Amino acid sequence: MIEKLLIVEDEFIVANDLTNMMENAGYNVCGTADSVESAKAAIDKYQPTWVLLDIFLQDDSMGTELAPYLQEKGIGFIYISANTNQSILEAAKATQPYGFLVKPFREKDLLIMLDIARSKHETSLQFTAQRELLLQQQVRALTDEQTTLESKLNKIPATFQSLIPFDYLAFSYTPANSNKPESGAFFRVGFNEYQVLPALEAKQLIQVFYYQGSQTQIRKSVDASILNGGAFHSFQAGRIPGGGLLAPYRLNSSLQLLNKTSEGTLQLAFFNRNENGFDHSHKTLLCKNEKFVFRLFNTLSLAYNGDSKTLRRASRNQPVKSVPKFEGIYGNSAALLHVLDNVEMVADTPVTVLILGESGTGKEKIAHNIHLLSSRQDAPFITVNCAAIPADLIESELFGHEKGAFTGAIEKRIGKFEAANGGTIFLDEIGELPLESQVKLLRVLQERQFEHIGSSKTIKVDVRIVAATNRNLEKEVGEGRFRLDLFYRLNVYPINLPPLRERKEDIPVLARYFLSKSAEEMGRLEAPELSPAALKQLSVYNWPGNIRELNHLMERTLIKTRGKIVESIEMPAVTRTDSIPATSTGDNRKTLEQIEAEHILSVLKSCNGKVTGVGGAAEILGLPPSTLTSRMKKLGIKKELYHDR
Ligand SMILES: Nc1ncnc2c1ncn2[C@@H]1O[C@H](COP(=O)(O)OP(=O)(O)OP(=O)(O)O)[C@@H](O)[C@H]1O
Repeated sequence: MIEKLLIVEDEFIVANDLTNMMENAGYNVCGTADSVESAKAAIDKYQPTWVLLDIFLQDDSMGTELAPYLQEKGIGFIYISANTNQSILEAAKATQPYGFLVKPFREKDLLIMLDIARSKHETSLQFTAQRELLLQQQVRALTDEQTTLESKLNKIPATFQSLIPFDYLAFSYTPANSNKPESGAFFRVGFNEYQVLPALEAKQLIQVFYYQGSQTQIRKSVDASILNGGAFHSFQAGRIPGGGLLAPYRLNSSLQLLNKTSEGTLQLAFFNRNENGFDHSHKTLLCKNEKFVFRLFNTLSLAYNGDSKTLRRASRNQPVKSVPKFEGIYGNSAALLHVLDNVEMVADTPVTVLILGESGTGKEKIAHNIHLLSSRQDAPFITVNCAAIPADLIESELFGHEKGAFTGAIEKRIGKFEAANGGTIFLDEIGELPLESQVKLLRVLQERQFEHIGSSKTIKVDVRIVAATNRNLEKEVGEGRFRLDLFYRLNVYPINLPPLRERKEDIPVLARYFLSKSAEEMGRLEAPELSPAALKQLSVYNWPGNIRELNHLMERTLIKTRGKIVESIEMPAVTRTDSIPATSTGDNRKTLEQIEAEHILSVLKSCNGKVTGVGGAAEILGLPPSTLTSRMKKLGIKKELYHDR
């Protein structure tokens, strides 16, 4: 089928060039528009499959304003703009386009992007269908289940979590023959754990976050609205100065639903700690499944007594438990739980996952869990560290070689892709892959086939790909070090792992876990407890080496602690140095890169410039030597800065 494409661009010549380019490539350009209003009219008239969208349009309108309209209609869009202003780029990215091209670009780049956008769109449609089905099945099971009302009620938050990720959910249901709403609220405290909050709290919140407008003004029987980031804060500030009840939950976005039928009125308010917690796909999903959602609350004939449950908090002497369902993952911060929601969602699909995050944040752990939660769990999980293999050996490592294919190939060897057949291949530090190897990898991603070096026989494999990097790949693409087409092939389902300093709530759990793990390894009967002062030390530190650094610090702390309590911790010294190239913010504050550089430098000095091996800086920082050297290079840390001659 020839796909219909609409071009929204206010410069006539550019629109004309784009039209010719796309028509030559076999697309049906159904129209062009130069403003948001004319674009809406064209969308209604032509119902295009794709929209190429400029950001600055006629009449001072912005292409980004069109995004919600397109999302509601399920039309994919790609921004094409000459603007590289960071805040505009960020705002555009937040609208979740299928791609972004900066003018001028090559025709080839646009075609590749559309090709990839198509496969992303298909993936997202599959996800939506999967999520809807899951919701419908869960609602059916809940309404049919012969169990207590309380048990059903407790299952409500988990039922919604897979559809619309939230940290806080409030509901209110008023049967038509009553004017007494039945309300409740749930606050997420663990992966599948929720605290049930008092009905009064839910009632008050619903009153505030009720669909914006009084009940009498609402004509539609189903409606939903989103408040993200700034809009959420100003709405909240106007109605509950200081955040009121919500303040302790540190929420930053909301999605409200109102569903009015002859049987009753249902109001739901979902809240998220993310600034951009909700998008139009969530709203559409909720509205589309409104009957199921309504039925859930209606048939439960709620008799919720509004009691709050006391939170189960891990007491000091309780063994620290990993997050249920996930192997070796500790922590319960909202940021980690959001990551795990994504992992659960994508795990049992064939979709390529790109894990982004600083070194030591747990990327490999997450990749392994994706494998373990997939139907490939019994097949191999093969890790390839793209930074650790010399550039001239990468292809032989990945694809294998025949005997005599090159000097040193004394026997035939299969590569990592073949070894991972049926399972998952984890391409760690993908940002370090040399450009020449990137094109070869692209072919495997597209066709799942390759040849051994020294052979022309094509080998086909069935491998799920998970890649990870601590580099900003978009920047690498911009600077010509990473292929755009490979980036888009890998970036189908990105998962961002936040650094430890942005999820400090995880530190106590992780620290206790590492202490008890090390105690067990060292044959000690009991791990010491962390004093409040020690916990405070851990929480104010910046953790440039993330979880890996915390692990190593806890190992060292255990060795030094004889008693039952760790009173204080010998934290890594962060010394000042003026020799580090400044990437200053322009005021007195240091950038994270400066802090990281200073920290690395101080460790290097403390081990007399030894980078690798026992007692070397890489070991102390808990980083693979290759990662440390690449960080040093990036941060401009030269030998003369840390080595005494
Ligand atoms: N949530 C977690 N709970 C417990 N341990 C964790 C968690 N995340 C990571 N770790 C541990 O922290 C260490 C670093 O994790 P991992 O190797 O997965 O990080 P990474 O981001 O892949 O690092 P790099 O970029 O340097 O390869 C490992 O020992 C891992 O087991």
